[in-house]
Amino acid sequence: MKRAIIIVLDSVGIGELPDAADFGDVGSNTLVNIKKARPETSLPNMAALGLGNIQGEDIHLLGKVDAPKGAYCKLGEKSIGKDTTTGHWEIAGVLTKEPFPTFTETGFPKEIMDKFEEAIGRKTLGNYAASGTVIIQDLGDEHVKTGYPIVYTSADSVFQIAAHEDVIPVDKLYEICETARKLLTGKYGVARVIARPFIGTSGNYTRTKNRKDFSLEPTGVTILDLAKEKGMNVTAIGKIEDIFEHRGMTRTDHTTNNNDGIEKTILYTKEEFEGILFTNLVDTDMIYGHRNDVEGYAKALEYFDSKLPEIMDAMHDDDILFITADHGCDPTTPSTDHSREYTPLLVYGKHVKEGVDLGVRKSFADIGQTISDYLGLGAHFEAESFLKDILK
Ligand SMILES: O=P(O)(O)O[C@H]1O[C@H](CO)[C@@H](O)[C@H]1O
Ligand SMILES: [Mn+2]
Ligand SMILES: [Mn+2]
Repeated sequence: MKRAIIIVLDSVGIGELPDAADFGDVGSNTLVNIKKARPETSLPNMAALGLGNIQGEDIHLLGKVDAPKGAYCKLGEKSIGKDTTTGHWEIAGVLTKEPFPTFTETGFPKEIMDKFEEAIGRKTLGNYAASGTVIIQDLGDEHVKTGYPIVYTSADSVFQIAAHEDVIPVDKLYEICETARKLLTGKYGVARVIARPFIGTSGNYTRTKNRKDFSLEPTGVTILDLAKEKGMNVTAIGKIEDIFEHRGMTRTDHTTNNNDGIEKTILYTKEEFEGILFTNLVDTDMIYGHRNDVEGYAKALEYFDSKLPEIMDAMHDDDILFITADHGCDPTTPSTDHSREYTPLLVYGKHVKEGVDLGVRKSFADIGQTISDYLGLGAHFEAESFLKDILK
């Protein structure tokens, strides 16, 4: 039974895209700069598949091998954007040509904030671009005193709402986010509204695992939709279900950290089914990339790498594994936001030819088109399948 297993290592970019200057990201190279900043970083299992053989300056530092066990390449992002939603949708075949609106410099206009405050029956605090861990320290006391939720954004297309769990219970916060989601359409149609609950006391506020994302539905048909329509199993692990607004999946498992996400990937891979297993491993982005934590980022990569043989061992004969990313988030640059980067792709399976260099590709959607062709989903994305190049 044919199956595609996609693992997105969130934010693991591999070098600036030609238009990186338009995004303020010249010089970003998440993987290579981590390796340079922390030379002991060792990813032998990804290197064995061909990670260090990917074309590009200094990529060989990641460990070039003589006989890669996988097919490999780097992929450009054809969509205009560098956020999680845009990246994942493109992997699944949907391009975003009209970028999601951002409110980084200005915050959200009064017009929309007035409507939002009226709808939720409370005023709000903040409404500027900030780091989530910083803004809850800065505005947490006032929030606890007034009960007004904290609204903030970033360089991403996000409307984030932070609230103390004792002040606004998590379910109520989710309801507030639903209200925001309904209002934020058209020119205010941000990619995601995100609930950011926290706990603790003054000076010591910390976020909980009850974060929840409220996305938009994909603007086109994805490989997930097509596989589900064909009666196949589509298992989504981690925040995949949020990113696709729950569309095109038959089973979801909302793991909230990499360890759990990896264990569940192994567990479901061992099962017998036809279709797609789609995992997002978020820690590299959420915990380390956005916090410019090079050490943490490198260790999270090393941990994934150490578990990769188990994932590969769990695979069945007709499985093809795709390890890739959705954008960059270089922790060595001053920016704590995403970066406009190529993403790496490693392809592995019993039917996959070893050592095929798939070059430098134009779109993440080449993955979606290849999976469509492999599973017979009949998609015609704006992309180029590399199935014939990799099949033995
Ligand atoms: O600073 P925190 O709250 O972690 O937010 C980060 O996480 C958001 C969504 O992944 C990004 O847009 C960035 O703003
Ligand atoms: Mn992401
Ligand atoms: Mn992010």
